[in-house]
Amino acid sequence: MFKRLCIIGTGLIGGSIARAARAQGLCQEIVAFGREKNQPNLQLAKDLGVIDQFYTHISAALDHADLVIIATPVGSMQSIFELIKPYWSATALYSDAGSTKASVVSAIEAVFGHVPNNFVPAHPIAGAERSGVDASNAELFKNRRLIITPLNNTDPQAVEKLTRFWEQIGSSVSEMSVEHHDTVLAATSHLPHILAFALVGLLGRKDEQREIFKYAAGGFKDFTRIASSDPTMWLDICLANKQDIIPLIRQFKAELSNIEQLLVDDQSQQLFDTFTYARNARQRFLDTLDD
Ligand SMILES: NC(=O)c1ccc[n+]([C@@H]2O[C@H](COP(=O)([O-])OP(=O)(O)OC[C@H]3O[C@@H](n4cnc5c(N)ncnc54)[C@H](O)[C@@H]3O)[C@@H](O)[C@H]2O)c1
Ligand SMILES: O=C(O)C(=O)C[C@]1(C(=O)O)C=C[C@@H](O)C=C1
Repeated sequence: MFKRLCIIGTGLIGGSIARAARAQGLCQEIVAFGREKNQPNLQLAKDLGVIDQFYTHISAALDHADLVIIATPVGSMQSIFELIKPYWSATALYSDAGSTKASVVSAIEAVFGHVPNNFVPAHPIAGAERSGVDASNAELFKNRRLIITPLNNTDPQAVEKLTRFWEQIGSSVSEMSVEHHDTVLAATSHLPHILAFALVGLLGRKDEQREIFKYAAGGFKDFTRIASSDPTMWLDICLANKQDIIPLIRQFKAELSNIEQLLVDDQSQQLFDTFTYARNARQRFLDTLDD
């Protein structure tokens, strides 16, 4: 059990971590750090009982904290590490929830000159298209995955402690390298979000957009739900992981061109085979989820 959990970034993810930790009795006290301009949100978090107290001064927020979790957009992490550095405690456990891992590791390296061994990079593979503390919930991480990307010097005891924390709030924890994490997530999370943003953007610019959205049914909603996600968060993710995302966009364009050509050439059998291959691949993927 932790004495004091400090959340930096009390939005969907930070708020959900706080709620889940409280629900499972994993810490005695939960505090948050936020910027002056974010006071109304912090007050809301307190009123909702998500946190016990909030501070706009980092030293007060970190005082006696033995678990610190950073849940701000990945582009802001370096500025957060700069704020924390003067108060870094060798006995506390530090982690984050950022959707990209190489950028977070580079950010902390840029500030400290190395990655402190009590910082454990982590990423919950759970979320929503909504943001802010009012969208947070204690169940968000139940039966979902959490990836830890330890470095060579990361303290195994810190990894063990963080693993237990996430398991107690319902996640199944896996470990992988920072690079592998970013390559996998580019394919399974970053590219799909870009495709949803691109499709809705394309249709939104069409003259007949009212008609298009009026008659949109389940398929369109399923495919585009994630285009309602926060643009700041996704700008940060895309910039942070562009080296993995750009090759995938190129491969996707080739895939689309292939389908376009099959249509132009009336290649029904090949189109059928293309769709069947994808359908079977998705079924194999669903079967692995049941394992
Ligand atoms: N939303 C998801 O589905 C999801 C899933 C997994 C991981 N993540 C990651 O979790 C992190 C948070 O995402 P979220 O969805 O909770 O976003 P959010 O917008 O709901 O919350 C972010 C919070 O951080 C605060 N913040 C932003 N910049 C700050 C700064 N410089 N200093 C202090 N506070 C700051 C905001 O005011 C807000 O309260 C991101 O790194 C994101 O990549 C998101
Ligand atoms: O379910 C959603 O709305 C999400 O976008 C969640 C999702 C994802 O792509 O799966 C989004 C970003 C994260 O880093 C992790 C999870």
